[in-house]
Amino acid sequence: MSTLSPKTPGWLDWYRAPSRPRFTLPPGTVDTHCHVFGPQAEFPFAPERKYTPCDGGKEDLFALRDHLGVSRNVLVQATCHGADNSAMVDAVRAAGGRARGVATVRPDITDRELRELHEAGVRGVRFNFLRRLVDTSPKEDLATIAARIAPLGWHVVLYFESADLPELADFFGALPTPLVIDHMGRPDVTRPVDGPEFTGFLRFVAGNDVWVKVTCPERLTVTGPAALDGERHAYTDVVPFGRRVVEEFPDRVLWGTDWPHPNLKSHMPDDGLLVDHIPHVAPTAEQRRRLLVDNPMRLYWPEEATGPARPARSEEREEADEAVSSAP
Ligand SMILES: O=C(O)c1cc(C(=O)O)oc(=O)c1
Repeated sequence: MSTLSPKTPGWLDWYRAPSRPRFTLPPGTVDTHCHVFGPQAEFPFAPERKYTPCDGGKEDLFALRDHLGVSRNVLVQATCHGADNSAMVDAVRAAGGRARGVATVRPDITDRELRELHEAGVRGVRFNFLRRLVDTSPKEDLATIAARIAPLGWHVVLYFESADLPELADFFGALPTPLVIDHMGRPDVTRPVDGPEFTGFLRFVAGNDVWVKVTCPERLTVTGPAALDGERHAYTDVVPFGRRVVEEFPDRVLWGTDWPHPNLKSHMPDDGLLVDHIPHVAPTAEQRRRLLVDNPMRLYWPEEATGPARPARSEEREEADEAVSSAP
């Protein structure tokens, strides 16, 4: 019997008794960013991982989904499982059509393995550029992977630090698939929302085939307050960034919980209060319908999507460019 690895010191477990959200999610809401961790005894973590989490298996995820009033999930491969997608795929299969997956693959993956992932419900791959999470991200390998998955109609999910976007933007822009950016590109929320850094990010989104996850205020916040102890106006320092993205790209934004919240050491949010954060970044019912239902359905379940068709790229780009250039 193999011995289980202990958690990384300082690791905070996910919140065991989330409050019931006061904000009622619209029917059909998709949580487009969540993970499963193990359970380790069944799905060992990857030897090359940078952290060892607590367990956060599919039953716990499905219980949270039902508690919050979420309809579907998109399970994003967590780095602690490396390129072994078996825990994620097992959870997607167990969800019986109510989940999709985003995998991590190596360039030598076979066509057959890709087809199996597709059949299981995988619709994208994740490229990770955070040095605290992965050793290397060789661009040649990533370009090879992107070329392999493009014919399947998949997209590439990108996780990077905002400071690295200028160096990475040309590479991203040349990828042959739609792109989905994790956690709003990790803005430094102590800088102005109208400053050069976030404006550069918005321009990148405007000029490319990009979707943005308006996720992880708990990770981006500096001054809070945290989504704990009944706080329904949490993370006010992150709100202007989320709101800006929702306003400028209403049909290209996605929401998610990020459960079980890897690598949080300052505090662990109450997931019910994270749901109550949504109306602060998407104040109108129309914005929320797109963010929570129409957009994720178009990206992950296009065969079922009923929302309004997406405008032609050129039309949308012009509108977005105008919006960004007219920013104060
Ligand atoms: O910021 C993080 O630490 C983090 C890590 C992972 C992962 O390890 O996959 O995923 C995320 O979405 C965020």
